[in-house]
Amino acid sequence: MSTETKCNPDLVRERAKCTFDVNELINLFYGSEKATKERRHFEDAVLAVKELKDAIPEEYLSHKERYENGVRKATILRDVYRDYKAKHNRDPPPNQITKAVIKDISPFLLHNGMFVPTIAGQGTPEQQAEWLPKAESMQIIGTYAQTELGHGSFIRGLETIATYDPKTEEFVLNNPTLTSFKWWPGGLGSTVNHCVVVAQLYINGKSHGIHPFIAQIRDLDTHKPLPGVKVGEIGPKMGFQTANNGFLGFDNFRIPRKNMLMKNAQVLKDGTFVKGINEKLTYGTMVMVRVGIVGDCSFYAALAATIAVRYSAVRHQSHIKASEPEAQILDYLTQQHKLFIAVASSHVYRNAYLWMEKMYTNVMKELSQDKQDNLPELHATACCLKAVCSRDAGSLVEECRLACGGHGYMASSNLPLTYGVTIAAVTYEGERTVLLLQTARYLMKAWMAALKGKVLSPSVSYLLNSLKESKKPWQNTPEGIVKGFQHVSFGKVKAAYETIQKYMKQGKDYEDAWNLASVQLVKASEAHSRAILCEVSWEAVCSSSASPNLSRVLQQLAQLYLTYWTLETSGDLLLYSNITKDDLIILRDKYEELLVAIRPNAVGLVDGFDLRDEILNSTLGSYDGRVYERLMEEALKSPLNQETVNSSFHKYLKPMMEKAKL
Ligand SMILES: CC/C=C\C/C=C\C/C=C\C/C=C\C=C\C(=O)SCCNC(=O)CCNC(=O)[C@H](O)C(C)(C)COP(=O)(O)OP(=O)(O)OC[C@H]1O[C@@H](n2cnc3c(N)ncnc32)[C@H](O)[C@@H]1OP(=O)(O)O
Ligand SMILES: Cc1cc2nc3c(=O)[nH]c(=O)nc-3n(C[C@H](O)[C@H](O)[C@H](O)COP(=O)(O)OP(=O)(O)OC[C@H]3O[C@@H](n4cnc5c(N)ncnc54)[C@H](O)[C@@H]3O)c2cc1C
Repeated sequence: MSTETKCNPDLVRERAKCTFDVNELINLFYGSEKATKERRHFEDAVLAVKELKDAIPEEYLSHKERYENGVRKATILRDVYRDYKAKHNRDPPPNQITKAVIKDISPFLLHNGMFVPTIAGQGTPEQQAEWLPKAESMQIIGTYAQTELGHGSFIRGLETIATYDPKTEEFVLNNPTLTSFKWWPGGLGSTVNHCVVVAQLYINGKSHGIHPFIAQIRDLDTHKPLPGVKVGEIGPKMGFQTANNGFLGFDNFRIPRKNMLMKNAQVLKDGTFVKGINEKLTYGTMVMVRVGIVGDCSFYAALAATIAVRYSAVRHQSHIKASEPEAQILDYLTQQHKLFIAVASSHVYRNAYLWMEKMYTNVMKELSQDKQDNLPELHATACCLKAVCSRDAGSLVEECRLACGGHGYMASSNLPLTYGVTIAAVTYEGERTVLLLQTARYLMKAWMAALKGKVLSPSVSYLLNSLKESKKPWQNTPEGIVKGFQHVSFGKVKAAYETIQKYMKQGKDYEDAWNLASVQLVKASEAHSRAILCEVSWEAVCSSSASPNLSRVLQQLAQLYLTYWTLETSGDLLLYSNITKDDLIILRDKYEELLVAIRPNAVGLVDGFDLRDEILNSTLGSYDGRVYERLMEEALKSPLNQETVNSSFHKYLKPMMEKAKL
């Protein structure tokens, strides 16, 4: 029997309506037909491992059991990766199959995502040779321990101390206060035996700023914390339950001199400090991960959209016309308004990620040739895109959850967990406001340079154009809208700058003036991000190699994104661009037309994300649309349904009822 025959008939009909080739979309989204094949092949290999299947849903496990199950599966998954590499002589292709296995967050995320990259990015060739083979083969397991109880954003304020002792050629690590304890690092709780510790370096009583050190914190055989190490887990959170976030404090804990990662700055044997060419290079891993998070946002938006769109095609409720049968909820324009922006945004983030990845690769290449000119632009762009995409993606996932009504509140829909995990990215790897203010610093500098008629970096060069084009009439085209967002950014950057100047003229110093203007500065950064997202995604769609049928639909999605945000931020556009009320009315109508045009392809579009049922892990979103059957099947797995009468009846309910009779 084919998959189609087992499918819910609504989904079969939806798929028949699709006007483009879904496989073409899949191949375009993931890069090529070959990439799709390789990814699917690897996913098959992972899913074929029986031990990776859970006996019961994770929600029924205790906090401890959930973690232990997570570690168990992470180690098996690691073997599959190793075997693939041994067989194919290369790493597995990019994939999201970890989601199908771990469901929440792997206790190895920080090992792979930050520990290994920090050694690779911050270590000298000798240090890389010492630790990378052990870390990559999992002989040692590590994390990235930067944040403390007292400080996360302001990393110059970290209190963990590494004092150099030239007599023994060691660093002595100490956490002198409660607030200096490391707090949050993933895997630290009970998983890792090593970590990169970010600490304040002191030599002969003099501070030399923060630097990364490698510390072994647990015995490799017994896994017991080494003497001088206090380590544990921080407890349940909104999500990340299996990430095993932990705390850590050192008491006169000694590590050899060679354990300071010294690619940038060095401490010589006699205690001489050799400054790096740019102390901000120490923050390099965070930049890399911020770029990756933009890609993650695409995935989470796709996952939530797939679940909600398929569910909305299967779910019937009320009537659009009294004379017709109950409508698929996907036919309500309000539902399309809630969901299609998630589909469109996933494509926008994907294109923005690919664009950022190129910028990152170029800057890394330049840095390897000691050229740093483009580092500030990379940092500023990664900060604002990470900040805006993560917040938007969190809101989109929540909107998809709400769009599934009561069933979206079920853990088995996988939307609550997905929200908990997506929204965490607003905070980790740089809190949203803090990162937007970093971009604002860059924008203020760019604005001052623009005023002096200097050449600007590509990502802000529109500020110069906007300066020249402020009188041009609005154009209701995608290109016109992109320009409109650039005008808004231009207007907000200018206004924030002038606000700072105003406060300074009133006698405030720059720092106070900055703080007083900071709401505007954040908004300027958001507008800058939106301008980038609109421009990059529209250009990607226009230059894509898609067939005419697919290209038409991708253009509709990109236009939907542009129009949605035009209408959402119409006040800004009225203030800072030449858009008129009449233009907005035309765009409102255009937006409704786009929803209607996209509607027949909605299921095809989410099928085009090619997320397997195991990755979706949702009663509402499976390919076959057996929503109600799955909801019931999952409910029956509840431990409360494994007995006809629960003991609480005899212990509490019956006595209560009997007392009530007296
Ligand atoms: C490939 C990966 C793919 C997917 C993801 C995979 C894995 C995910 C892994 C993990 C996710 C789960 C867990 C998360 C882990 C973490 O959260 S780790 C901890 C992260 N912590 C932060 O992000 C802290 C945020 N704070 C900062 O980054 C900085 O301190 C700051 C707020 C940016 C700056 O603070 P401060 O006020 O102290 O600034 P200064 O030190 O004075 O510096 C300002 C000047 O420096 C420039 N600058 C700052 N940062 C950078 C940088 N990274 N690169 C280049 N330049 C930088 C800044 O522009 C200023 O320049 P100026 O204007 O010219 O003076
Ligand atoms: C799920 C998760 C996983 C994490 N994993 C790790 C990890 O593996 N390793 C690690 O080292 N860390 C990790 N972290 C920590 C994370 O990086 C920090 O929480 C994050 O950088 C924010 O710092 P904070 O908690 O100190 O927030 P705070 O800076 O205290 O933010 C609180 C509020 O203060 C505001 N604020 C702070 N500074 C300013 C400012 N200068 N201007 C204006 N407003 C400001 C913020 O905008 C925010 O509203 C993780 C966090 C989470 C949630």
